[in-house]
Amino acid sequence: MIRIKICGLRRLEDIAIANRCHPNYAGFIVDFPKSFRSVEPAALHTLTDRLDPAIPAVGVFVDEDPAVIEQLVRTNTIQMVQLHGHETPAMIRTVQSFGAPVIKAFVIRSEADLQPAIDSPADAILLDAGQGSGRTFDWSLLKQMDRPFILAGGLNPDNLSEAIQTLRPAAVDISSGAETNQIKDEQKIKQCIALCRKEQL
Ligand SMILES: O=C(O)c1ccccc1NCC(=O)[C@H](O)[C@H](O)COP(=O)(O)O
Repeated sequence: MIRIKICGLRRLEDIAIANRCHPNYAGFIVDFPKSFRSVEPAALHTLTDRLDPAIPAVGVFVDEDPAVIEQLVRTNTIQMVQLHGHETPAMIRTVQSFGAPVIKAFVIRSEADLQPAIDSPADAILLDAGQGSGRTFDWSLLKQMDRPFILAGGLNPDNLSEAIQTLRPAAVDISSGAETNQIKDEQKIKQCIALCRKEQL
């Protein structure tokens, strides 16, 4: 079954959309002011408390202080962690010890970027073009990929079926392609979810 994560939720309206559309995971960019999608750690619970408990909340962090992540995990504000910076295997293991599964994101620019992903101690790996960039990367680099992966980077209703059929990812992660004018778009989210569920028939 191909799973789908909609990332970059930041408004109460986005939570209402997620509760109606039911992606497999809901992602939140935490404490990263360079992104317009960033949510303050102290405010995150006001969003995740309202999320349908059947949808795990994934906190996405960039080189974050582990104590911040630990607090959000231990208070059950988030149920999964995504590390989207330069986190080492040791940092991944530290975060795993907090009790939530860890997804490690890797930016794929060349075949050499695959081995660290394959070797990662993370519970799951995510292959991306950047950080919520809305860009795809060269999918042909994944021909030799022999570990299940979450595909991210520039996915949208127009290229999602092709991506799934070509690469058979375990899951897909979509942010920009599920927005219009930087606001989450319910129709696009519905389309993406329907395409994923159709591809797995
Ligand atoms: O979305 C962001 O602004 C962001 C900022 C910093 C780190 C990660 C970020 N996004 C992570 C994601 O999980 C996105 O869904 C993934 O990069 C794909 O994004 P897009 O290409 O926009 O679909």
